[in-house]
Amino acid sequence: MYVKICGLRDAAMTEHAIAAGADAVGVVMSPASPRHATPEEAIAVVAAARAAAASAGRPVDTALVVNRMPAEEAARLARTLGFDVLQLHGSYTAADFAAARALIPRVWRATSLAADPELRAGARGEERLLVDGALPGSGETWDLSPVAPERLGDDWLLAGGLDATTVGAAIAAVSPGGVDVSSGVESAPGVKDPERITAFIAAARRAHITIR
Ligand SMILES: O=C(O)c1ccccc1N[C@@H]1O[C@H](COP(=O)(O)O)[C@@H](O)[C@H]1O
Repeated sequence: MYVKICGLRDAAMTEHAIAAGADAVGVVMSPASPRHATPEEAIAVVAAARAAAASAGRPVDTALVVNRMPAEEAARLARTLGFDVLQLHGSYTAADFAAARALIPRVWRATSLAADPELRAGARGEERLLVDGALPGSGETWDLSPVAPERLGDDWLLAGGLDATTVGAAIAAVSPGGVDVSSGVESAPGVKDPERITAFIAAARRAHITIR
């Protein structure tokens, strides 16, 4: 079970997330978000993640997360800041993904079943699909019953309103390849809580072992 902790803005919390077992860390650059990071904060997270991954002896992905930013602009930003992955939330065409992937090969498509009820992995040429609620970064839960995992591939990510108390049931219900969380590991909007991060990762791992 791949676990991504999103909305990080400093080295100490990034190191904590990776020590707790995160496979990926995300930085949000979206001015409307309470987790909006500056370029300097983004660079600090990427550097801390690289060092922590090297100490842990395992790979950790760093993802730049944007909402409705033009795809090429976002890809240039991700490449300049040294991210491994670009996570695009919004409505993007196959041409947008092709243009972005010419600049940074690993581009994920984050969307919702509300926006795309016929959701299918790879339909726009993304590396990976992330299925979220209708309001990214809101912490709002959403109805998982229409999710059709057989159309989403093996490595799709589930997000939207997850926390340590709900992630196990969500994994059991729709069998994602991984989970992503932002609000559910915070004590207040934009304020990450180390204990909630640790509890979330442990709960996701436990659920995965239980359903295997
Ligand atoms: O976290 C944000 O503030 C954010 C802002 C804009 C686009 C995406 C954002 N985060 C992503 O949203 C989902 C779910 O977040 P939450 O756990 O419900 O708060 C997740 O993919 C984050 O990476």
